Amino acid sequence: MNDSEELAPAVASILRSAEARGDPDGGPLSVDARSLPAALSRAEEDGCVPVIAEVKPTSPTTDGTREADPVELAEKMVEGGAAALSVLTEPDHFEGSPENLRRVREAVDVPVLRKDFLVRESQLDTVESDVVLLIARFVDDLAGLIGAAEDRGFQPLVEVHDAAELARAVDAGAEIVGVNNRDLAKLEVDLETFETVAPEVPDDVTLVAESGIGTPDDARRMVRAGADGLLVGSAIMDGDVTENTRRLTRA
Ligand SMILES: O=C(O)c1ccccc1NCC(=O)[C@H](O)[C@H](O)COP(=O)(O)O
Repeated sequence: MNDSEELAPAVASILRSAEARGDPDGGPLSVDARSLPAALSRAEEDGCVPVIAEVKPTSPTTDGTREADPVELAEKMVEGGAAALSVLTEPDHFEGSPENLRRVREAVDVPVLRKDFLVRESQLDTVESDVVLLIARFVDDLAGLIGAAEDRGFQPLVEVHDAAELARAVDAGAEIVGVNNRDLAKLEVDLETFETVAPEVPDDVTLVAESGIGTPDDARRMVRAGADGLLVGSAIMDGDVTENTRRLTRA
């Protein structure tokens, strides 16, 4: 969607890079996906907070870069009890890569989300994952892209930030919705965003709280507000990855 004037400069730049990125050769992919809703439910049944831990080398709001091998990080996250993983594939602002995702997915058994800023169908064919992020704000034909992702076997996680975007996502057929606590216009994080939007989400939708979750208190707060899963990057990447993950999964 062409609203770059309402976006933080870093986000507008991310979007320009996404639009300029070349299309993959070949495709369409056909993916045999591991179920994200089932993995989140299993974690809950086991008495854990269902955490989707994110391999996020850097970001526009992070100082420095975590140079560690993504597979080592991913294995530590699983050791800490992560129900699923998220891997950044955006190269220019997050130092992610499709190769990181391919290697991580090969190394672990849990579902893996491709975290990127996809703006057109052909970009789905870059790399296999179990889940793909589609950001409602950046996609004009949301129903079309959800359908294209599902046709390939991906589970689309549709990201929203407010009630209007949620309504668009649900109308477009989203079955997994993420409410991003990070405002892409200001890059500020506010956990109240999730608490405001969550009551509007239909019961049959798998609901993920995204961004800004740093402490066990934050994790409990998001679960109390209705989250079926928590997407956590920075708070896990900063320091001892296994311990950081464990602290949240045992919150
Ligand atoms: O994380 C950023 O700085 C960022 C900046 C601009 C657009 C998106 C950004 N993050 C993407 C994400 O959605 C997060 O990586 C993910 O939700 C985890 O957030 P956090 O736990 O706060 O690292």
